Amino acid sequence: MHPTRVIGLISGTSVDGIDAALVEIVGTDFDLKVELLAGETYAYPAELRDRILAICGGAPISMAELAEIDDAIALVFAQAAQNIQIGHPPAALIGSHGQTVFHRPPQGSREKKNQSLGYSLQLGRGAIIARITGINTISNFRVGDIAAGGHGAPLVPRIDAFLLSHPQERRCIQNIGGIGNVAYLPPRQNDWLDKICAWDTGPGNSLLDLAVHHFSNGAKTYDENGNWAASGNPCHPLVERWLSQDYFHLPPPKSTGRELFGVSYLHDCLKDSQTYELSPADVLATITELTATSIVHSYRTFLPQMPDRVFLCGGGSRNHYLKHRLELLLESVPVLTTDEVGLSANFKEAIAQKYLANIKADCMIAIANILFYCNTIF
Ligand SMILES: Nc1ncnc2c1ncn2[C@@H]1O[C@H](COP(=O)(O)OP(=O)(O)OP(=O)(O)O)[C@@H](O)[C@H]1O
Ligand SMILES: CC(=O)N[C@H]1[C@@H]2OC[C@@H](O2)[C@@H](O)[C@@H]1O[C@H](C)C(=O)O
Repeated sequence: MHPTRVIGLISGTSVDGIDAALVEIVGTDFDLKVELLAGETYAYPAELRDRILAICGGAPISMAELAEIDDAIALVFAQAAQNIQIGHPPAALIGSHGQTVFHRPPQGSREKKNQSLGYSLQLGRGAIIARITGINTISNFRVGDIAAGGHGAPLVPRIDAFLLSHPQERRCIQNIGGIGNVAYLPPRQNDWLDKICAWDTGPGNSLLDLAVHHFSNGAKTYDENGNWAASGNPCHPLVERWLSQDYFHLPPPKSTGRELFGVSYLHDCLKDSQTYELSPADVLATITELTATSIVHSYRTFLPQMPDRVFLCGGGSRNHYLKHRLELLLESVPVLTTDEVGLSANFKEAIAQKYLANIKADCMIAIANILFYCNTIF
């Protein structure tokens, strides 16, 4: 079977930039093999990033402005695809997640038949990316699941199951982006596929990034390697108080975003921390502890069994202090990164986008002529 060359594009809830992955894939489902030919994060132009963060923070916006920002995002996504191509033969397909600017999980309960549909908006329309790059582009991966009553997130665990499950080991794949999410992968035995579960654990780096921006007066956007937080001490009573928040006790499936763990949540955290007279480093350590504790609390409360090993991915996997806190809280469970099993922790999400493109393409081809959907009018 010949390998297919594909590009995956995503910008996540951290809004730090566009992760682009150029990958060669062979096979399908559990025979999938992936080789990362090139992976890069292209920073957003500062002004565009500020506008996106303002929208994510709930700033009112007209339809005309929305259209303008949609295309501005598509343009930088297309440029990211073009840049990652340099020096390589052309890719056959782009899978583009776009930029989430709003995510509302479904409310109510399916069992009680009072569930309302969720809504999730990703900007950077695929048609523009296709037009600029000349490459078939598939996007809007979340809407189908949401229309069927799902959360539309997390989606990448489906790919984790293909690439990271193990014949004997129970694994948790923990993404720590702006938001954290876990994929629980039981050993590949019997009805293991039915036992896979995944959900958003809560904040990843979103609150930490905002706090670093606040305490550095805008000079820094994140806590490199967790060094700043490591110079402080977590305030455990405060972590306990924050952990009492509803989201952490909601059973899966569940998803969240910057709508909950964003600017106003941080303001509440800062207000609370005044009671304890914490230094900036202590506040950062306490916010980091919330991320670590919420992940471990989520495992202990909702997983059928604790995993044999945890594999971290996403930018937070490079925060040494956070990784260290997770190791301590998880006691005997080893914590590694997905790099250690050959899957780039930085680009796993981008890699997954082109798989999602393939999955969607396969389905669509089966039911209709997909080219019309791709919006690439040759
Ligand atoms: N060297 C590092 N040390 C500490 N933190 C880091 C480092 N590199 C990246 N990060 C953190 O990772 C974040 C970006 O992670 P990532 O790109 O996985 O998030 P995302 O994909 O935008 O989010 P999500 O997965 O929620 O959609 C940065 O905002 C920063 O907080
Ligand atoms: C709506 C949205 O963009 N959600 C993201 C976000 O980032 C992490 C967490 O929240 C996750 O569930 C999801 O993304 C990853 C890429 C996913 O769908 O698997």
